[in-house]
Amino acid sequence: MDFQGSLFGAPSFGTASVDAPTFDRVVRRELTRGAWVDICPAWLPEADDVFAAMVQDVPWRAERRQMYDREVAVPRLLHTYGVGEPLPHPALARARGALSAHYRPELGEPFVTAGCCYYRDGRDSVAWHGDTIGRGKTQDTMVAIVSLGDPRRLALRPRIGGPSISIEMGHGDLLVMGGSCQRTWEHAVPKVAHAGPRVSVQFRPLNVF
Ligand SMILES: O=C(O)CCC(=O)C(=O)O
Ligand SMILES: [Fe+2]
Repeated sequence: MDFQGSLFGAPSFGTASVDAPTFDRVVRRELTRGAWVDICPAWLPEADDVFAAMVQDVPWRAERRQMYDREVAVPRLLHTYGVGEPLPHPALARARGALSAHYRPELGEPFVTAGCCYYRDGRDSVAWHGDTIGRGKTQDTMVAIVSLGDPRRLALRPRIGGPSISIEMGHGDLLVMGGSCQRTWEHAVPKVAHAGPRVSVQFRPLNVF
């Protein structure tokens, strides 16, 4: 921490004193059919602060959706930061910048949106899906997830069938789904008997949802 930064408790933009996320510990796991995941434990600097700020400051909304003849609550809280909208903590802006720079040669474009999910306890979850509302349905793309708070399992399975794999996402961990992952694989965060709060931040390129 730089002297001024610690003195005023303010983030010191543009100085070398703030931890920049790095990629030397990232490990790639190739899945089938051109899908892959990159994984790096304890990747995000200032994860404790970011988690606390997000729980408190993000304007979380509860969604409802139609399920057959009833309307049910979506079992997690949501908020999306769109293109150009300020993120709730400077460490997240730095993380997005670092991800954009690191993956640019492969991705060809920056990460521009941040979808946020708040899993309040083990009953909150997301069912099997791919992020295929936008271009992920037809094109290779990337979704970079930063996980905060209690660990939860991200399960992945091939769309054509076959065994699922599961990756634990802990506090500050990075998980990037890449290649054909959104259209040839599905992912889920299953319910568990016991879990404390978890926040997930998903950085996506333009028109990937
Ligand atoms: O909670 C996560 O990390 C995954 C969330 C997710 O897959 C989504 O919102 O599309
Ligand atoms: Fe997803």
